[in-house]
Amino acid sequence: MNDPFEGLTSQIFDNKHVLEEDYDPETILEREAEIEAYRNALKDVLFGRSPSNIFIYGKTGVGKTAVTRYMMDALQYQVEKRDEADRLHVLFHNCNNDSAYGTLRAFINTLRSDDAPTFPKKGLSTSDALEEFYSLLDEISGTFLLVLDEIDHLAKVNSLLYEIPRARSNGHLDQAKIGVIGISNNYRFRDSLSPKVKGTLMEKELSFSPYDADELRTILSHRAEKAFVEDAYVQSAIALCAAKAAQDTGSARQALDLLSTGGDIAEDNGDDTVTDDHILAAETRVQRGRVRNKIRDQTPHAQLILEAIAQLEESQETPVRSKTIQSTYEQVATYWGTDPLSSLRSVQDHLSELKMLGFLSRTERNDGRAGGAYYEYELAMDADAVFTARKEIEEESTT
Ligand SMILES: Nc1ncnc2c1ncn2[C@@H]1O[C@H](COP(=O)(O)OP(=O)(O)OP(=O)(O)O)[C@@H](O)[C@H]1O
Repeated sequence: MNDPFEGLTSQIFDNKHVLEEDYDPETILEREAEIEAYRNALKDVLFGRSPSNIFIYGKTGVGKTAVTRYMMDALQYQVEKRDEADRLHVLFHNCNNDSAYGTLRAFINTLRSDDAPTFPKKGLSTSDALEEFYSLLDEISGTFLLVLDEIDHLAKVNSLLYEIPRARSNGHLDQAKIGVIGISNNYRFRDSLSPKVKGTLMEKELSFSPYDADELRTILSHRAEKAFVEDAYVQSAIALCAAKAAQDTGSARQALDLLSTGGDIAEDNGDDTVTDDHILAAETRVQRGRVRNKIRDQTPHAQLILEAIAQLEESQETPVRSKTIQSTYEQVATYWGTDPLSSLRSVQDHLSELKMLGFLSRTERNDGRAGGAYYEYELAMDADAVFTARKEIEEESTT
């Protein structure tokens, strides 16, 4: 048999990695004001003073992490150039699903030498972890910046944010200086902190707004030059990605994802140029992927109930009452080889949840004395998207 890959080259991508999530851009574009505010907030580090605590807010994909990494690298570079600045140690941690203890444990393990044992997962308290953490900081000495990404997802965040800023004044730290950089999508995060913490943090706040279409176009154009083979894309395709993402979320991640998926589609079709049509097809593919992920996150029964409503929607039986949904759901569950939930109440609980998550819409009806009040449900998304996603999820689970 001939080698199926023989002679295969990409006519589209020169370096696709440039469009991917883990690529670190060497230049940050369209964030001059934020970089200046960040520089002012960080400058104390260069003068041997204690760093300020800094909180960065902004929606997803607006450059909070990319700008933070860029600023940390630039600061490190300057610190190394200057004699008067203390040595700088930047510690990054993503707080998603983590606790104060887990976060401290991660920092301790990073700071301990390679041959030292790892800090125990269980059996010690957060105070024990803090004590060990402080002693390591003093031993290593210098300035420490703790970058806590998704800080609003950190369990018992108050304990950490209360203790760390007071470490020096309470005599826990003597040699080392420490500052916290918190990153969050949730603008109301500060309101959720205890008054005690708000009083001690004294943080500087930076806010990143969503990108507009012009800003996204600049970011994309710069990346496209590196990512694609010369002349393998038209400028209007870049402008279309920028316009679509600006209209929807203002996220550079979304814009890059559209462009990269458009490139994939062009490549898979054997075309030699990425055009507007590829971007439009990419939009549908990305949206389907999003729906699929959202559905995949639901419990198996919730998924089957959703599929039942999609069937009812397709046969134009919606809006529909929960009793009818239950019997269609029972057929769908049996079809997929699952035992259906037997109580109407459980199905109704799932319906409320699916409504709350935006999968369904619900209308209250009242038949007066004859029937009383009841709810009717219909699908708040495309039925085809639900079928495609469900089929793919079932296929994944059997492979
Ligand atoms: N101004 C910019 N210049 C160049 N690339 C950028 C810029 N802003 C964002 N990006 C790129 O867009 C993607 C998303 O950015 P980033 O991860 O920084 O967003 P974020 O605000 O931290 O999002 P999240 O809250 O979801 O983590 C990354 O690939 C990043 O490199």
